[in-house]
Amino acid sequence: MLTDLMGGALADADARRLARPLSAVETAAHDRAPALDALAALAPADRIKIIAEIKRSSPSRGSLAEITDPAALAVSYETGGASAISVLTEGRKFHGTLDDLEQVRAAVSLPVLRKDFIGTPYQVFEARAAGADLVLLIVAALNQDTLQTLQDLVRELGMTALVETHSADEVSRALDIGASLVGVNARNLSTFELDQNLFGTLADSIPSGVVRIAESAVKSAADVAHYRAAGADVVLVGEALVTSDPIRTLSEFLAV
Ligand SMILES: O=C(O)c1ccccc1NCC(=O)[C@H](O)[C@H](O)COP(=O)(O)O
Repeated sequence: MLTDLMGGALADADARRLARPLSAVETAAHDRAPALDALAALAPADRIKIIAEIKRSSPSRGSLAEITDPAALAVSYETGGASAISVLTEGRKFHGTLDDLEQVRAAVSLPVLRKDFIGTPYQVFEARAAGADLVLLIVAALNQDTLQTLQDLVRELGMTALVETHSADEVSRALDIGASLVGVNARNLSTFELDQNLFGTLADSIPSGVVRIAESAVKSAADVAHYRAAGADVVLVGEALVTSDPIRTLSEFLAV
């Protein structure tokens, strides 16, 4: 359930804060080289773009791939033509860490997304301190005031928020906070059900000028073509890449 995932992520962030207080993380965030321009990297183009995800495990699918060297996988993604890298940093169910993100940041020159259950400024500062250029904000998990506060902080730190939605109301809430990247996740994060047609039903409500990202349930080039035909500028892909030869799979997906 999304509430459990968010609760666990917030508890883990609180535990980290005991060892590394907010002031130290803020300083580290401000000391980082400026964030890369993710908006430019993901801007609409005459071809589909891909955010390639580092994903070891998931609540819906269990263990997917060992991934002992996330940096090497990220380099494969960059070689294969990905436009950005998503790193799942949640530990309990996805078995990711912020250290994974730091390793990826050091290995590639693409924008890097911190994909996690983010609900506090501390986690946003942590993301920047680890070198993230993008931060995931899940509309379903946040009230509107918190969503706006986190979006403002992400911007102040020079990063870009990928604002994730799963309904027309959530798209509207994402646009209300000025999101420039709106994701539609085919996966219901509470039931884990997948609806590949959801993106198509919501895409028209995302205005041009806002990057449209279709997330989850991409297993084949035909799935990429399906999302592209429905108006996706970008697809975010996890499982299909970590369970295959990523360079070959990216090449097939990018040929759409
Ligand atoms: O993947 C899950 O099971 C999951 C469950 C609950 C919350 C989030 C979850 N995944 C995060 C993602 O949104 C996906 O990792 C991402 O969109 C890639 O999906 P896929 O290509 O289907 O692995």
